[in-house]
Amino acid sequence: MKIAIIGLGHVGSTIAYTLQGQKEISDIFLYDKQEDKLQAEYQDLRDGLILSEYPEKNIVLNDYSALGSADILIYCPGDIKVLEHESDRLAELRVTSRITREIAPKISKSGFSGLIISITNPCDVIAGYLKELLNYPAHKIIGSGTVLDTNRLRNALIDADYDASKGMIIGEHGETQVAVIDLDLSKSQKDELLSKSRYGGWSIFNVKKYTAFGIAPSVLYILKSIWNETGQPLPVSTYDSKEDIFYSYPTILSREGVVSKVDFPLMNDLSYKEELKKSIERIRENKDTI
Ligand SMILES: NC(=O)c1ccc[n+]([C@@H]2O[C@H](COP(=O)([O-])OP(=O)(O)OC[C@H]3O[C@@H](n4cnc5c(N)ncnc54)[C@H](O)[C@@H]3O)[C@@H](O)[C@H]2O)c1
Repeated sequence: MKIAIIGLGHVGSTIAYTLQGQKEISDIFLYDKQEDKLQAEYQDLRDGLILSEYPEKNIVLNDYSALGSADILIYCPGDIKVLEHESDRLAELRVTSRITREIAPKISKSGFSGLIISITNPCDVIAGYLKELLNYPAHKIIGSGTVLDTNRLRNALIDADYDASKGMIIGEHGETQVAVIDLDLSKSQKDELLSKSRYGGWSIFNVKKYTAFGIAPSVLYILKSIWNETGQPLPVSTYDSKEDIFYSYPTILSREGVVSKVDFPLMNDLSYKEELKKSIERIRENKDTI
């Protein structure tokens, strides 16, 4: 499998570190506008790769002509420092939408036609913006969405001595995310669990000024689901043609991309339906600011 990563910041470099030892990966194409940083990350990666069970990897730096042959592009450029001054996701959108306008023509020109796993925030909006700018088939774009938020919810469930498998986050990777919890809990108990996933990222960010260790294995998890075609539904952000928007919902993936969104009985609950609708509207409002 040939993997490309655009944006070798905290997230991209941690993803490269997480993926480089994988047996199935033969080639890794890395891209960043900061040449010296890219070179340094490459050297640091190689210094560990030599001890891996599968050290023979073809690693290519900043060569967009190589991108055309990649199977999967992991999209994570940005400028996380923006959030040190403004905690508003729209401030980040102003920067990441500009970066995406810069990078999209390079992706198009490379002839890349594989799957895109999009991470850059606001995740749902940027996944949709990539579709638009690249004029790309929607089923080939997968936002990492609420996989990470679901991990956070599941940790909260474990901490409260509940069954972790009973919860999932859907909707926006952001403030309006919806916690679907299949346990007999009161609204305030559910809200407390939801707040752990909704604000979990911020509590890490406020101290570290970035997050990376949660998203990198989440990307590996998505990648494995694609490559091994596990058929297990993951809460990734994918396109809904009726809504004309990307948002997270349990989705089955394959090497061709999105196979189908999967309905589940709890979604018949009107309150979840209503919350999801609000979440979709928020993504749309954010999208409309571009
Ligand atoms: N979806 C999620 O669950 C999730 C989790 C964590 C972080 N994120 C997001 O991921 C993004 C990256 O976060 P980070 O901490 O790595 O940021 P960062 O600022 O550390 O790194 C971003 C990198 O992108 C590079 N870059 C910027 N413009 C570029 C361009 N035109 N071409 C190539 N490279 C370019 C920068 O040089 C930098 O190295 C942010 O939007 C962040 O909010 C998403």
